[in-house]
Amino acid sequence: MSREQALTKAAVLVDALPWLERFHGKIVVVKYGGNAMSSPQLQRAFAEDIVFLRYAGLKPVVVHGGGPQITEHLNRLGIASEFRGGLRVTTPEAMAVVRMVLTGQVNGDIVNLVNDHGPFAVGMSGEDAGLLTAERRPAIVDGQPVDIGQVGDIVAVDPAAVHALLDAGRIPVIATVARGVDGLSYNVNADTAAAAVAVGLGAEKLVVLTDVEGLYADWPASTQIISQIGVDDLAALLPGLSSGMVPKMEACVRAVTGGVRRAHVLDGRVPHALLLEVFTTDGIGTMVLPAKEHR
Ligand SMILES: Nc1ncnc2c1ncn2[C@@H]1O[C@H](COP(=O)(O)OP(=O)(O)O)[C@@H](O)[C@H]1O
Ligand SMILES: CC(=O)N[C@@H](CCC(=O)OP(=O)(O)O)C(=O)O
Repeated sequence: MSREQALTKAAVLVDALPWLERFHGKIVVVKYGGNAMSSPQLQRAFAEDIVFLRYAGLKPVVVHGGGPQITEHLNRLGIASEFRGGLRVTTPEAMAVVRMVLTGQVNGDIVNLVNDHGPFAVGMSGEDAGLLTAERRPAIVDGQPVDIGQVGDIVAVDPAAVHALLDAGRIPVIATVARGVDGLSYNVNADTAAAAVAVGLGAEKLVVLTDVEGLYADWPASTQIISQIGVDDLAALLPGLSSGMVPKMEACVRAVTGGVRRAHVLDGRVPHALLLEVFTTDGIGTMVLPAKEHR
């Protein structure tokens, strides 16, 4: 290694020091979603980042979706997928598939990826140990509530089992199926669930990985990224946002309003986006912070 290369590498490591100090022992909830899971290389980089956080002394918790995988499986069974207001219409028949794909397939795949590095990851679903309790929610279409079946919103989080795993040095990997107050299983949007988990655990950060650089100011007319925004300003923008960004930004608002210090939306197509966000001064993507801290 040349002296110049050595200095550059050392500078990268030293840049991480204040963040290592600040986040030591802190809980970071990472939402890993359908489109950020797209290639084996990105999946491996994601697993490396999660294990890196754990070895660096943080407490990562993974909350995952799997919308594309659910749709693929439903297609194979000849069941059409329909979305209303960004949420999947979930009949009892579809719910059985959602539960099987999220808890049986996607959860196991992520657990395996992380465990290539050691016996850290433990898979669980929101139904385990009373972690997530949901209430049936309608979709809002043209301002009107529409019933979409077994789709829930989280009304209670019991974080005890997750804390126990974290205290034992494990990395919880959570599938977003919840138990309803009526005892049925509920399909919960993974962004929404990740925010509820972050608030319930008292996390320092919520990081949502997606397939764009972050929140664009005037999408689709421009791709000028908003790098920082106060939660009040974001809440005011929510009604004007379209499609996939809505649950993500609602999740950020909920998390920060619920006491999580920072919420981020990052480009999951960039390898190691998570490490860059946590350990570099500039960060990447869109950061949402409490109104009083936003200048
Ligand atoms: N203001 C905006 N800024 C960025 N992306 C936006 C915006 N409004 C809508 N989008 C859309 O939201 C999509 C991300 O949501 P989605 O596809 O549901 O992500 P994921 O599969 O990662 O959960 C982007 O690919 C983009 O098409
Ligand atoms: C109610 C609802 O729409 N649930 C989602 C749950 C999975 C999810 O959110 O996955 P991504 O994060 O990969 O989109 C669904 O059935 O697709």
